[in-house]
Amino acid sequence: MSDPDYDASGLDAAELALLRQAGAPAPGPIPFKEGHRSGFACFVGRPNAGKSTLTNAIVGEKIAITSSKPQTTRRIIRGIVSTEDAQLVLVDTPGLHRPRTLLGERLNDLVHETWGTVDVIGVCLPCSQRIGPGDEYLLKEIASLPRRPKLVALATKTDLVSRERIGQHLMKIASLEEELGIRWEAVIPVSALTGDQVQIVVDEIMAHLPPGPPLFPDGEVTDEPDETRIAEFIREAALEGVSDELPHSIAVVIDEMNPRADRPADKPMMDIFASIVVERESQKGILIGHRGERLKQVGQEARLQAKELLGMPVHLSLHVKVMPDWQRDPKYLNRLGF
Ligand SMILES: Nc1nc2c(ncn2[C@@H]2O[C@H](COP(=O)(O)OP(=O)(O)OP(=O)(O)O)[C@@H](O)[C@H]2O)c(=O)[nH]1
Repeated sequence: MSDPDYDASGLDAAELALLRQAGAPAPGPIPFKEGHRSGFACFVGRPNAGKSTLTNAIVGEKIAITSSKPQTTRRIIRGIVSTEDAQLVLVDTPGLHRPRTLLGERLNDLVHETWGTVDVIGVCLPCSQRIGPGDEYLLKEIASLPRRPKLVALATKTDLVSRERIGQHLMKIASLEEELGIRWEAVIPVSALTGDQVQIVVDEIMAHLPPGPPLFPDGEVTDEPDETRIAEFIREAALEGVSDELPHSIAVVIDEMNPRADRPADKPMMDIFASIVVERESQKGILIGHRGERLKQVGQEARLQAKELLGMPVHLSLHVKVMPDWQRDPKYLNRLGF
């Protein structure tokens, strides 16, 4: 079936599907320079490899959750980098892991779906850890994709190790080409924390995007709705300093978000009502804390970030709900947007 909005765009069906899903406007009307490139990229790597931090360093705004605990990146979050010559749309995927719940299975499907529709995959291999079976598993999965994107190897967290160690790591990465039958377009050492080589990563990825017009209007940093980002601020604040088994059990839903009525036009205020969803009563107790102190702290942190994002004062009301087994129940997963 033809879609007149997207005719003449030169994009293939998978790219168009991703664009539609992202709610992008028709690519045609945006003016662009001859030789302009555009497309999608994502970062993959073992848990804690530094994917979210690199995404943030590139996009320059806090859009993905970063945390010292593995596997907190669950949603696909996009950041957009536009220059005169190219537009890069970054898609953030959750980590690939052995599925133990329905949520795990859906996330893995999502990962494969995303990998198959991007133009470039940045494979994050932290210098501070040896390349192991987990990394090789991931690369074999990529190598087996029917439509294989271009691959750029990123030796992340260079600030943590010596130059000598970086050298060894780069040699090992290069040797994976032959070992696994893959091809690197480039191998780049980078530190998202200090910003060292981040621009090189952007330039290199952009160089491998296909020719095409900008996919999003200029100046747009992320198309993630404010509600989703605020839910992520809350989730991140709630995850601060909690025990290791909790991250997978927390989800955040924005129940209501409305500008407060009766405020003067020059002094707006946003009322936000949100639920933090956990699986067990015991987890609810941990989150709320002694006399509600912990939840209050979570609320304060998230409120400040929401205020900065929205540019107006925010009243944030948080509730903790217990939904047993929400990760296994399709009804809950649908409600939570997975
Ligand atoms: N020193 C240093 N630490 C980094 C760097 N990049 C990321 N980190 C830290 O490594 C940890 C994991 O980073 P994330 O960006 O959350 O990693 P991720 O790959 O997105 O992790 P998952 O969501 O678990 O898949 C965090 O504590 C970061 O602060 C870096 O360049 N240098």
